[in-house]
This record gives sequence, structure tokens and C-alpha cells, in this order.
Amino acid sequence: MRVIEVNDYYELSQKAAEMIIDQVRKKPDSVLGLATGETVLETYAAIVNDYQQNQTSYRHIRTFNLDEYIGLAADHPNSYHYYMNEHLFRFIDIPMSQTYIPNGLADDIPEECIRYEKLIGQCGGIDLQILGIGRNGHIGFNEPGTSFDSTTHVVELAHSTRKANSRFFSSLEEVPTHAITMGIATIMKSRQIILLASGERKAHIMSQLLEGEVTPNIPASILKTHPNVTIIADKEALSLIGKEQRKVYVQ
Ligand SMILES: N[C@@H]1[C@@H](O)[C@H](O)[C@@H](COP(=O)(O)O)O[C@@H]1O
Repeated sequence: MRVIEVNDYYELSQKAAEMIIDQVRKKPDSVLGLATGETVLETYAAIVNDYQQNQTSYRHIRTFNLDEYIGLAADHPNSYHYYMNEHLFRFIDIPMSQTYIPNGLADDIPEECIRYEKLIGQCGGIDLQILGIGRNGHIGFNEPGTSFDSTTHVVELAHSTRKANSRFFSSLEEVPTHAITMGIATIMKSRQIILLASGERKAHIMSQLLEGEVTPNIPASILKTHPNVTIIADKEALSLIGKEQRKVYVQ
């Protein structure tokens, strides 16, 4: 695991976009794993900007999103389907039929999880997975305590996660209680992973992640055992890292 330290959120977004665009140019039929949340917003904006300036093509790219709320329709403004269309897909030349997001309205949700997991395999697995990190260390919606062997599954969202995500809803009650998420084993099968962390609100979890053990209590800690993980984090997110850990990880 290597950590690239950047000055601020702007630089983080530029760097992340650059690495994704690089992957797309090198392998135009790449399978990308995508995340939602606030952190990746400007990365997507930078990708759109590059598309408009340089016409990088996504025609043969396939994408798999990490997660989706259960019970929100694709056109609900807080669904991750809506988020992805709104911030990325509608601006680039990717055919919508090549963009996959778990269906949180499926009649048979456990079956949907199995289908989604299989589909990733049928597409050859994920070349590059983008991750954000929750303040409790969650990746996707894999909350603390999730088995490292988990594949795509249903989760009950932690109160802290619902509270954190309630900023996008009009009230906490409106935040769905459950979601479908790729599992930790699903994420770990990706050939390359980039995790993004920005701002002071991620400083505590970043120090726990970099200084602590590999433990299911901090789902992101498993990334330390993956052969190709890059963390892009800004100074604020790395502000609580001790000197020794800095030497080990930070470039
Ligand atoms: N399911 C998402 C995650 O995929 C995301 O990475 C994380 C961090 O979000 P943010 O970037 O808004 O801090 O929280 C959400 O719960």
C-alpha cells in the first residue's frame, strides 16, 4: 500500500482522475469499479472535463458500482443510479448498458446479490476499483465487523453511516436502513485499488488505518494485504499520522 499525499481536495481529484484516465487509455475495454459519495465528485468532474477536452473514449469500458440503497428507485435523487448518471455517465460516451449498479428494487434481493457478483466475474473482474472511506472505516457499505470473505450482500447500515449520509436527504428517517454492497472479498479481487480520503473529517480513520492492525473492525484495513493499492489523501486527511507511519507509507 502506498500513500500519495497531495495538498488539497483539488489536487486529489486531479490525481485520481489522471490515474483513471491513464487506465482507460492503456486498456480501452477496462472494467472499472466506481464509488459514490462526496469525495469522488470532483474526480468525476475532472474525468468529464478531460472527455470534453481530449475525447478519451469510454465506449468499451464497463463499470460496476460498489453499492446501492435498498428501496430507492433509479430516478430517486438520492439513489446511486441517479448520482452516477448525474455526475458521470450522461456526460461521457459510455453505453448505459455497460454500466452496472446493484438493483435495490429487485424482488429477490439475495438473488440480485448473487447475480451481481457473478456478473463481475463474467466481465473478467475489476481492473481498477475506486474507493472512498467511511469515518468508521467502511468501504462500499461494508460496515465494521463484516467478514473479509464477504461477497456482494445485503447490509443493515450503521447508525453513524445513516447519520453521515443524511446530509444528502431531508431527514435521517428518509435514509434507507439497508443497502446492497460488493463484499470485501469482491473488492479485494480487483487488480488495482485507489482509495481517496479528503479533509479533516477523515483524519482520525486514516490514522487508525495506517497505524493499526488489519482487523474487521476497520474494514479498509484489509487493503494493507492487497498487492496494488494506492491511497490518495490530502494533508488534512493525513494530519494525524505519526512520523514513523508516514515514513512507511507516504510518498
Ligand atoms: N457508500 C458510500 C461509500 O462508498 C463512500 O465511500 C463513503 C464515503 O463518503 P464521502 O466521500 O461522502 O465521505 O460513504 C458512503 O457511505
